[in-house]
Amino acid sequence: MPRVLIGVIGGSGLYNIDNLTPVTEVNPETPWGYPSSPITIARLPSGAHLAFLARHGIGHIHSPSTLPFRANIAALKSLGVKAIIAFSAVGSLREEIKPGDFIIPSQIIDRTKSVRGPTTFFDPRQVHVVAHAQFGDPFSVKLCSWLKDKVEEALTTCGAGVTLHTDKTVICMEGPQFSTRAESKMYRMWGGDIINMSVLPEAKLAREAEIRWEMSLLLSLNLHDLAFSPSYSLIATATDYDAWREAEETVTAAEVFKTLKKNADTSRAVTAHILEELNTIVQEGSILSQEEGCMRFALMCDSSQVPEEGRKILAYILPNYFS
Ligand SMILES: CSC[C@H]1O[C@H](OP(=O)(O)O)[C@H](O)[C@@H]1O
Ligand SMILES: Nc1ncnc2[nH]cnc12
Repeated sequence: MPRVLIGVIGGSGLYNIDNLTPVTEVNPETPWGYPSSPITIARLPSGAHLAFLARHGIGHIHSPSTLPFRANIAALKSLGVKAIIAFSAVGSLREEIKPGDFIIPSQIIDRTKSVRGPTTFFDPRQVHVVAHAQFGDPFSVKLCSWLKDKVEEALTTCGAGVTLHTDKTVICMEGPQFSTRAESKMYRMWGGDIINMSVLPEAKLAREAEIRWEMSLLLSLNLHDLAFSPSYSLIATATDYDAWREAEETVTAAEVFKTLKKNADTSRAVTAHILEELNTIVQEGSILSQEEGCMRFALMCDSSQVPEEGRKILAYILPNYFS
């Protein structure tokens, strides 16, 4: 198995990265079951490898409310992935964010409705560990900041007419139905800029699993003072204007499909453009190295008190604390 540092999660429309060279497929069974689909290990021109996972499975078989989110993140972590770039098709809640545009959000508002099953690796019914992960900055601040320039550069090269928007807020709603006009307008008043159904609990689980840069600063530092930002970032691609525009029809799946293919083609080109360099900096762990152990201070209980069964399960994603 080649060394894999970068994971790419493809959203609606992005079910493969066939512009890169596939090397093998893996389908790890995790303590939370199997991922949405087998994971493709692909080779970049430099020889570096990445892992690609289709969030909804091949053929879009998983709905956003029943995705195996925990298995997806755990499977990527088990392959050695330290940074995840997740793609998502989103509705736009702002006039200036046009279908076809790319967005790197920095905040999330959770409108999922607790119907998704456990949204944590610390499910009290499975492991007897209480943990409260820091989530004020739900995406990796450093990774997003690096991505801004790189995605912009990639879009100039390959995405004629596509604008990149940054520092936006994504509303994550419960599907499978789209929003009403009243909800869509309310999300705008709340400060929402884009809307999807699948960034949560994915982003929360990536945080709990400490998907993060190679670490160089260790325990000699005062970890409490450091700003933790594990490395999960979303590249959202707009497909529609949701339901807030008075004079327009509200969003339909057919409208979303119209832009999906073009957005997926551009996403593949962006991936190919940015991942070579991303792999290098993650490997070096130099300029962007971050502080180790964001979950260390999230754990409320003494890990030595955790029953053997729970330790075994959590060691799958957090071997530093539980093996
Ligand atoms: C196909 S429209 C709704 C669907 O599209 C988005 O999926 P993804 O985030 O995986 O690209 C949205 O979140 C919904 O799941
Ligand atoms: N309008 C919308 N609402 C929720 N998820 C979406 N994904 C794409 N468009 C969407």
